[in-house]
Amino acid sequence: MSSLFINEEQLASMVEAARPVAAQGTVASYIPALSEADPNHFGCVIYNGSDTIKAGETDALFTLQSVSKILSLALALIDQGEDTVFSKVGMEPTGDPFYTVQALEEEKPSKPLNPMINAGALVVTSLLPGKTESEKISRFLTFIRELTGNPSIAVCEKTAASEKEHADLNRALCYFMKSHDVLKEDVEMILNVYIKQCSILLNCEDLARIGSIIGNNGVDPASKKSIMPPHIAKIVTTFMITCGMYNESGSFAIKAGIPTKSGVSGALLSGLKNGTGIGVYSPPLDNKGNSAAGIHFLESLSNVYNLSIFSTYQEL
Ligand SMILES: NC(=O)CC[C@H](N)C(=O)O
Repeated sequence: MSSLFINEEQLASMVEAARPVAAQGTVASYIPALSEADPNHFGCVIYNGSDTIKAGETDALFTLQSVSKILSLALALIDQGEDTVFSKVGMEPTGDPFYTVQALEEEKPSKPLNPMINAGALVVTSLLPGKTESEKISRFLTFIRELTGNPSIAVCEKTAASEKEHADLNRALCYFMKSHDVLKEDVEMILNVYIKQCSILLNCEDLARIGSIIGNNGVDPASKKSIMPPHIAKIVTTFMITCGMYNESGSFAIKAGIPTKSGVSGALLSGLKNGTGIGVYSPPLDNKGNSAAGIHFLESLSNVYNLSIFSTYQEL
């Protein structure tokens, strides 16, 4: 018998119930390669180290996009420590969209509000281990391969090239921060690493595996190997709750209460505190840039199976 809170048949019916909500969303097109995603794809994998259940189009591959922000944060914290990382990026949520420029001007001295908005994530990328672009991205890829247990994880060069051609806003954020000494490195180098970290290709099972480690205090529930220290898993989980869904994080915390990070590809990575990871993929996005059907699905799942970390009567 499965040790998960839900079986495959129940999961399939929840996926089918959420599927029509995708029609309310729009596939991202500001990075042209993302617009090639099939809007009808909806996949979900749930994994806890011993059992895996799947529903929908779980073979679909997609890019990490902003889901990478929690993972670059974890690696930067492992490499540089909390004091260095949080001297350059704040811990406060924002009601502004992820691409906001305005907040950088308001903070004195200038410092991005948190590592989940693009400005903050770009600073975190500059703190990744390695000096050159190839060192940084290869250290990051090694980390993702460890987290997923999937040695074939790689960058989708086509998506990276497509984002590179439309990266002027992120470039502007970098130059603004460079002029305020928040960012010291070469802007094009940091931008290239950031774009490549966002363009890492994976599937729902990979997301669920990462979620299980984050939810299990940084320990791989299958191998029992520690991949990130518990205090870093805790920081990452906290940011997933407070900032993981951009300026929709508050309502998602109330409605689902599941630590989750989204990306504009339509990816959602969740980690439950008992070491269960959930990977969801559905490309059409709502007006905040989160997967429309994915959000609906996680909210329903949380309500039916009582998964909110804020619930006072949690029984998993
Ligand atoms: N919210 C996202 O997923 C944004 C990621 C994307 N690569 C960007 O910087 O615009």
